[in-house]
Amino acid sequence: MATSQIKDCQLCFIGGGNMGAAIIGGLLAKGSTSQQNVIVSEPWEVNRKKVEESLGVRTTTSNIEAARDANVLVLAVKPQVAKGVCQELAASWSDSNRQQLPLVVSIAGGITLNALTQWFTVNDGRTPRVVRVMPNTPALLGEGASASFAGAGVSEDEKKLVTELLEGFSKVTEWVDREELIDVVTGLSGSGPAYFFLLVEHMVSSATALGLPKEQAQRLATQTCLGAGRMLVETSESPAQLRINVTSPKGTTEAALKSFAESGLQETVNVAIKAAVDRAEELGNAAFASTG
Ligand SMILES: NC(=O)c1ccc[n+]([C@@H]2O[C@H](COP(=O)([O-])OP(=O)(O)OC[C@H]3O[C@@H](n4cnc5c(N)ncnc54)[C@H](O)[C@@H]3O)[C@@H](O)[C@H]2O)c1
Ligand code: PRO
Repeated sequence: MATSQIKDCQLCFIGGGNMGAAIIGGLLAKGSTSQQNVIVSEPWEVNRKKVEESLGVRTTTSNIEAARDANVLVLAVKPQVAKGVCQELAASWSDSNRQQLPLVVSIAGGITLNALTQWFTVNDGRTPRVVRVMPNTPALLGEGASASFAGAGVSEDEKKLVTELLEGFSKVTEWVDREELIDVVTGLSGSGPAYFFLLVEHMVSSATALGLPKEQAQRLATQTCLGAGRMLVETSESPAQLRINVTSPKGTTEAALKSFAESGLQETVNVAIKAAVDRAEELGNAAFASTG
């Protein structure tokens, strides 16, 4: 591909919802790209206005128009609509005899490279190079965690370009060596922020039920999680050691941890993450089999 740095690329986002907007917000905040270099295709007026007003980037309702000059196309739609979007773009590339197809970065949960490659095939047989990426919503703050798997034909330079894109909104960027592992990453860090928020919700409601005012409980729980998260990042201790450091023998934490273990917390987490991984696969299979 002609451009070698993200700041020189025309970036097109197909879908300006939660994740698309979070990625653009992170990239702009870090200065990895500029507003003029981003265009978002978003059919829903509410989200289109939000993207225009909060991020100041160009928007359109036409996927074809958004993709026209793109070097990098980020597919940020729900898995259920991905097929139609890819086929619409491939048909437009067939009609226009576009020479250089964009590098596609798909964040669509569960949608396989095999499906994307088929849907994106242009009538002369060409297909764009595709990288599957699983980011997460802390991207908005430049605190994302993303993992990628590159499809056939993606060059080392293109992988570097994708890494640079991801570093614009992620603190952790990993490449996995088997495509199925993207679904595992989806169950871990893609969906992970929601597990964390749920835990905070439960901690707050427990403390509230025991008499602490909700706002106080919320402030205390939030800072506890932020502080604990920073300890994970900033100390060289393992999560297990950090847990042990909090746990006085025969103390309060030990009582709570014993209760978690007796309730089967590890098994609960195993089952939940497996449910997310299985669902990613199901979404991919359903989208591939769909006629739409
Ligand atoms: N939200 C997350 O935490 C997260 C994390 C990682 C990956 N993902 C993946 O990102 C993708 C988007 O998720 P989201 O949470 O941003 O969903 P979302 O519903 O917030 O955003 C999707 C956007 O696509 C738009 N859209 C619908 N049809 C379209 C079309 N034909 N052309 C262009 N745009 C269209 C919708 O109006 C919506 O604004 C999904 O595939 C999801 O699996 C999401
Ligand atoms: N959000 C998407 C979902 O719930 C994928 C990871 C996070 O399907």
